[in-house]
Amino acid sequence: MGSKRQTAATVGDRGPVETPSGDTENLLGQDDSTPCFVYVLAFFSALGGFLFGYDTGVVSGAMLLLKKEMNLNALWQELLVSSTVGAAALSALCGGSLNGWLGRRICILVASFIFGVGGVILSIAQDKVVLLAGRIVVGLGIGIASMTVPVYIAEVSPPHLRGQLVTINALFITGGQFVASVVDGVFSYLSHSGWRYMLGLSTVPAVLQFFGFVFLPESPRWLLQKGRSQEACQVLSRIRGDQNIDEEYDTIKASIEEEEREAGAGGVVILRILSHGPTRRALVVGCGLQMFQQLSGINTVMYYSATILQMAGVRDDKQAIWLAAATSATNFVFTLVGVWLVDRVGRRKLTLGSLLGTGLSLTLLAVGFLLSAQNSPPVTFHPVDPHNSTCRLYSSCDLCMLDPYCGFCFRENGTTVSESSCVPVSQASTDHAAWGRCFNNTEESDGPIWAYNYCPTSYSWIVLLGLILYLASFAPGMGPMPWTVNSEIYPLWARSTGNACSAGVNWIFNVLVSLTFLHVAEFLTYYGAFFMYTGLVVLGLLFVYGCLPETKGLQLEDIENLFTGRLCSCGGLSANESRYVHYTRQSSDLSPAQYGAVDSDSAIAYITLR
Ligand SMILES: O[C@H]1[C@H](O)[C@@H](O)[C@H](O)[C@@H](O)[C@H]1O
Repeated sequence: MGSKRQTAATVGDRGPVETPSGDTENLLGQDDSTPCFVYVLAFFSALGGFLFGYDTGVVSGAMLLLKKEMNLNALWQELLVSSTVGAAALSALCGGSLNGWLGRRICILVASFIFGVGGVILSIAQDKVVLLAGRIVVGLGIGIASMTVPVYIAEVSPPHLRGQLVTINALFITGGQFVASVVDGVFSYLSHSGWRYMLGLSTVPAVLQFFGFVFLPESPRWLLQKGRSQEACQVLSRIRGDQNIDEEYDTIKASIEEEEREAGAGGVVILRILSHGPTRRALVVGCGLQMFQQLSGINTVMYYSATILQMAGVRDDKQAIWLAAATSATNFVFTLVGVWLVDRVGRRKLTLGSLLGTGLSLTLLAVGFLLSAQNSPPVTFHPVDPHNSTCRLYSSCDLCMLDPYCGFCFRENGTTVSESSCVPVSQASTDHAAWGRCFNNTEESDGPIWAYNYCPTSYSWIVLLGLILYLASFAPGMGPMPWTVNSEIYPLWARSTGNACSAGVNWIFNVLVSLTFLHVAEFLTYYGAFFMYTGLVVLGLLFVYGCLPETKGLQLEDIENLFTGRLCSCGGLSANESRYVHYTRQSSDLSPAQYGAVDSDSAIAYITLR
């Protein structure tokens, strides 16, 4: 046993104390100062989040160059983007058993190794098939990292900092997306092979993480679960520095023993999760949060930001790339706000506030698109179409742009649109028309303008405002909280599998939303699509209001108590009640036999008595 492991202090007489800010004071009388080592652990683990963000973000800029250099058609472009997300969904789902079997540290090492290999394959790829293989390999890394990193950070963090440290992983995700957009901007000037640098640069953080983790420890909770108590104690001592680790060590050990007693320690984990009330409820909450995160349309908004900016009058490709970097910078900066708020206001309030803001800004986006559509410039003439395409049937830009085969060709004089036509897009590239005035993409200022996928409008400022408000509301709450909450709500035996399922749900809905967006917009129009997202956010708001308990400041081992009641009735213990159960467990007031029998009702009765 480590030298800092002493006899447990009697804490039952103190009870839980909330500071005015709502923070829980350490009941063993330890101060909440944290040794730097836990920050080092969080940093190296969160590099997994950075790679997740970088590899999902970099592809849009790389695609602009790749499609020209490798002559990629729309199908191949789609394949290269969604293969990564699809592979991530698969490996996140499989990552659960890997995590329980090999441990968090090995899984992070495996993920960084895979990221590195993927980066190398991508940077040396000679044809599109190798590129596809590289993108799939990278996706496998992303899936494992996305479910392991938050769990690892949560398990090594002290309760008072856990929210902040896990949320740093989400900050690194958006940071990775931001860096990717800057790298895209820089290398877009290198039209030949610029994509090799864009895609290959991810090897740098991957190698850094790999070598960092060779020296970093395994999660003490996983070690204890595997019966390696000596190592667990050493690791906990190392992570906690000078602090007394007795209470934490005993709590983890007791909770593992209790879990084993309860679960009979056997059977397929997912079936055990589903047949045990509290874990089943936790799984519904975890997967629901991840589903609603994606249904809020974040990736559509990010992806669509370039088009929104084009509507606002940004016509130059390079300028659009840089403004897209500004979009991801906004996402990143507001995630910082989330890191600051999570342990102050708590997960529940942060998520609810974020959803409310997200819903309102989606409404604003939808209204902006609606006004643009209602005032859409008319088609003023129909040139003779050699192939009699559908494009000549449309009477306004709005109708024309919703057809993926057509684009709007016009002249602009100040804010006035003239000489406008709806003509087929070239099959080789969406950058110009198939024929006619907009066939040659001239840079002349008075030349005709080719608008594919957007319409000139004077209401673009509403859409732009909606975009900024959306990111400012989504990024602090709905972006990071699903990851943070999922890393906390499952008991140790269910943690890997629970996180695997919820991360899998996140990736599956990510693919679904991004692949269906253009079709949804075709059927419902853009404003219809954004009104639909608003509706989904309202459902998410009701779900979170009814089902998400507050986990701020609690020991991981006590969070299961919050799910003892019926789902969506907030019937489990409250955070304070749960803390009471925790401290009565530590005190001599209850014998171990009695403590084993503590359930929601008796805990509440006990609390009332006290
Ligand atoms: O939490 C992250 C983050 O919000 C990203 O910006 C988004 O692209 C991901 O899909 C999401 O899981």
